[in-house]
Amino acid sequence: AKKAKKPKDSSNELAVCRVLLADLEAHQDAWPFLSPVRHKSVPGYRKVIKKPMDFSTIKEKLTNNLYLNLENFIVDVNLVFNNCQRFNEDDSEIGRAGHRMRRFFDKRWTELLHLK
Ligand SMILES: Cn1cc(C(=O)NCCCNC(=O)c2ccc(F)cc2)ccc1=O
Repeated sequence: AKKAKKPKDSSNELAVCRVLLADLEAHQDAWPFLSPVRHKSVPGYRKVIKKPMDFSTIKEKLTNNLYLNLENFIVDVNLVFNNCQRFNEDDSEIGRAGHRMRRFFDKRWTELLHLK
């Protein structure tokens, strides 16, 4: 007989998103990413970065159930780091913070996923 497909349990995926976001926000290098970049005080930002994203916006989307699964959430978190790499020199305060935060995130979500 055909083996029944195990239903994907997406409920705990959103719980994992909340844990991951809390960890990101608590990180000492999170300060450039906690709120949307103020494009009025950052010349060129709006022209260069087509899809701005930050941790407070991700939190808002999570609260309003706009992430259907962990994958959609990870896409937005990576957007924060890719925007940062695009706009900032690697060897700058914010550029370095972005690299450290991306490394921390990659480590953290793989840890959480291996707990399954
Ligand atoms: C990701 N990104 C951020 C900036 C940027 O200028 N971001 C604001 C820095 C100033 N914000 C703070 O210092 C702060 C914010 C919250 C907090 F709780 C403590 C300190 C510029 C280019 C860019 O690509």
